[in-house]
Amino acid sequence: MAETHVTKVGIVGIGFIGSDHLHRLTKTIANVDVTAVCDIVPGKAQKELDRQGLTAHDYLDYHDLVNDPDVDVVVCTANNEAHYEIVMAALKAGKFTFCEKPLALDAKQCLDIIAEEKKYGKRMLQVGFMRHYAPEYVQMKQMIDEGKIGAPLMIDERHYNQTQPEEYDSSRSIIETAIHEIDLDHWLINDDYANIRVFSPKQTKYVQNAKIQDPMIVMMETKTGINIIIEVFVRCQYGYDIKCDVIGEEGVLELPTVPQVATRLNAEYSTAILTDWKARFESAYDIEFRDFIDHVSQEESPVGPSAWDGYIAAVTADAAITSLNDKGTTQDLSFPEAPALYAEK
Ligand SMILES: NC(=O)c1ccc[n+]([C@@H]2O[C@H](COP(=O)([O-])OP(=O)(O)OC[C@H]3O[C@@H](n4cnc5c(N)ncnc54)[C@H](O)[C@@H]3O)[C@@H](O)[C@H]2O)c1
Ligand SMILES: O[C@H]1[C@H](O)[C@@H](O)[C@H](O)[C@@H](O)[C@H]1O
Repeated sequence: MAETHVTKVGIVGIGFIGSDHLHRLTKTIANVDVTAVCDIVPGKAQKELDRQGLTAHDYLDYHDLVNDPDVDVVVCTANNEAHYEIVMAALKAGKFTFCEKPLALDAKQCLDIIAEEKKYGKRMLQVGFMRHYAPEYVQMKQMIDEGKIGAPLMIDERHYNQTQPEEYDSSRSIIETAIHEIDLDHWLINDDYANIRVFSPKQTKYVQNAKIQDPMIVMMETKTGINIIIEVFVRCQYGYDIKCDVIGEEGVLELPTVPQVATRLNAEYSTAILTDWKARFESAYDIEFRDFIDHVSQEESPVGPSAWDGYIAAVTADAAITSLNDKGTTQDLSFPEAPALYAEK
């Protein structure tokens, strides 16, 4: 019998999603050994290893992890600010890399990463835009491609978090929250964005500091004139609520939520609303990592969202931040041709 190849993974940043991916890579995805972890906070990664009953080399400095010969593949789940340096180091070390979204803080950093990746003449990196793997979005895209609802005319979306920490500011609402829809929508409807603007409705009383506009409304128009509205509200209080309606000439596609058991009790009928992304997109993360590992374990380039997707999202997000800071003015968008490396196969 042929020997099974085990892919050795190192994870940098053992916070909320790093812990979740650690569990996924050791318990759900086959033929992976998480050989190393790293967190800048001393003891944090080891504590999580202990909690999950795992052993791995625990590094404090990500340079040591990316250069460890016992690490074939780097997974970056550190905070947004650290993505650029960690991804650049991993690429320089010649490692296949998975980076959580956003790829970097802005378009300029994304271009640097692309330049580094291009040196290999093949894709080395995948960005964690996991909604491309969520079965419900995949089905929506297929139905749009098949012309089920005719030409799409509008998209109506909601991205609500129950709450976010006090330091979460407007820029994070765009580059960390709205970035999911910004990345997803042009893929869903096969169109490019022509412009973006960000409106500032009345602030929620749950905003503790002046650094965030919450809620905000992100409006995009595509080249063919499709209008997209994304309500971003990161302290909605009641739950994690993701909505996506695509309105077409013949009908509407509606994103389903994760089914919850309904309760009939005390003259009330109710169903729970999930409170975070872990449960809402669990299957998407699993499928995403299965696909990523399937490819890189064979020394093949990953085929999921690329550094170019990260760049397109960053250009759009940069313009959204400009609009927000400039009283909601419309910011025109234009995108260069994708380099051959990223051209759709
Ligand atoms: N795809 C998704 O749906 C999804 C969901 C959650 C988070 N994320 C992304 O994942 C990233 C992490 O989010 P989180 O909620 O887990 O944050 P977090 O703050 O809980 O975890 C980040 C961890 O990285 C560590 N860290 C920061 N800089 C580091 C460095 N230079 N070297 C080593 N460790 C470092 C921090 O100490 C922390 O433990 C963010 O970029 C976020 O956008 C994506
Ligand atoms: O607003 C949050 C999103 O709803 C999640 O899906 C994650 O991406 C997280 O990082 C964001 O802070």
